[in-house]
Amino acid sequence: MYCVRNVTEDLYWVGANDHRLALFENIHPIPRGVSYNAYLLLDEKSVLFDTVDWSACRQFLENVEHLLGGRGLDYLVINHMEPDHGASIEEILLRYPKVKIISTEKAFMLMRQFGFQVDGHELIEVKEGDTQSFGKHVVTFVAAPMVHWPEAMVTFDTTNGVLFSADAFGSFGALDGKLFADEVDFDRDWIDDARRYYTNIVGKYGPHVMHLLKKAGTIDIKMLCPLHGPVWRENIPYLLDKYVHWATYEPEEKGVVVAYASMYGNTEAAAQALASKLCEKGMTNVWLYDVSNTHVSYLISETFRLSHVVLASVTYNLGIYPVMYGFLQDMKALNLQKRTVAIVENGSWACKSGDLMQKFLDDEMKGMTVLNERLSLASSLGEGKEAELDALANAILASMQ
Ligand SMILES: Cc1cc2nc3c(=O)[nH]c(=O)nc-3n(C[C@H](O)[C@H](O)[C@H](O)COP(=O)(O)O)c2cc1C
Repeated sequence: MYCVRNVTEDLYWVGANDHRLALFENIHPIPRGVSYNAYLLLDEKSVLFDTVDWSACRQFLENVEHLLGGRGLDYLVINHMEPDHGASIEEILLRYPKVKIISTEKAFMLMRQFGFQVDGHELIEVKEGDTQSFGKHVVTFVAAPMVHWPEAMVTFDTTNGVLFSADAFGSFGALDGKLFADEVDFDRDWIDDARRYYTNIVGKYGPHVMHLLKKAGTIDIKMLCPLHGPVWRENIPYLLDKYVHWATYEPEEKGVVVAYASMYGNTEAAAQALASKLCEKGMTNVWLYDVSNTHVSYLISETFRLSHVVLASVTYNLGIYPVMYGFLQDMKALNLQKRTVAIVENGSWACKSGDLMQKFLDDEMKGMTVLNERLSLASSLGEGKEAELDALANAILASMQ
C-alpha cells in the first residue's frame, strides 16, 4: 500500500520512515527513527528527486508506482548518492529502464565505485548553474561539495522556489505522517534531533555549509525539501539562523554543558556542586552529562548549542579517562571552536587529567579559551575546596559577560 503526501500541487513526498534502525551510520542512536525522503514531480515530464535507503525501498517503489499510475519515469535527479539515499537507484532503473539520470560527475563516479549499475542508461552530467526544463518547472543545479559528501549538489526549482537540499536542513526522527515542520512543534520536539543530526553528520564542514548558505541567500527559497526530516514551507529563517550558528561554530545560547567522567562518584559530586553554584549565582542554563552513559553524539550536540563547557575528568592510568578522551577527539574531529572551557580534574596519586585536557584543547583544537581557574581534586571534593569551587563558578560567570 502506498504512503505519499502532497508537497505542492504537483510535487509529492514518496519517501519512507524507518523505526527499526538503531544506529544511524552505525554510530548515532536514533530512538525516534529516521525518514528517507524522496520526491516525485509530475510535470510534462515525471521527475524523481533522489531515492531511499535499501531498508525503505519497497515502500518507496510502491509510492512511485502508485503516483505514476502507469506513466513512465522520465528523469531521476540524484542530488546525493550516499547509500542511505542512493541504494535504491538500481531498483528504479530495473523498473524504469528509460529513465535519464541527472547528477554530478563525482556522483556518477561514486555510483560506479559502489557498484550501482548505472552505465547503459542515459546519464546527464550537470554542474553548477546548469538548468533543465521539465515542462512548467525549470530547475537549476547548485554544487554543494562536502554537504556532506564531495559529490553532493542541491536542485532549485526556479518555478516555485522549492529547494531540494540533499542532506542540508535534515534531521533525525521519523516523520510518521507529519511531513511539514509547521505540523509539529519543531522548537520543542525536533530541534535537538536536528542539531544532533547536523553537528555530528555535517558539523565538520562548517565553511562548506556557509558557502552553500551564501549561494542560497541569492535565491528566493519558498520551500526546503531535505533528504531526512520535515519539509520547510514556513519560518525558514528560523532554521537558516540555526545553520549559520552551527556552521560558524557560534553558540546558540549562553549556558554551560558539564561533561563529567567519574568511576566512584566523587568527580560527579564535584560536577553537581559546580552546577549548584552556577545556578545559585544566577546561571541556570546548566546541563550535566555523564560521559560514560551519554552517547557522544548528544554531548557534541549540546556543546554546539551552549557557550561554555566544563570538562570534569578523573585521571586514568596517568591519562584522561578514555570516554572523556573520545569526546575530546570527537569535538576536534567535528571542528568545534569558540567555546570557553573550565577544567575539573581528579587523581588519587598522580593527577594528570587536567594538564592533559588543557594540552589537548590548546594544541589540538582551534579557538578554545581555557579558564585559568581549575578545580583540582585529590580523590574527592574535600571541605577545603569551597574557595576553589567558588572561584571556578565565578570565573565561568565572568567570562559570560
Ligand atoms: C583504573 C584506575 C586508574 C586510575 N589511575 C589513576 C592515575 O593514574 N593517577 C591518579 O592520580 N589517580 C588514578 N585513579 C584514581 C582516579 O583518578 C580518581 O581519583 C578516583 O577514581 C576517584 O574519583 P571518582 O570517584 O570520580 O572515580 C585511577 C582509578 C582507577 C579505578
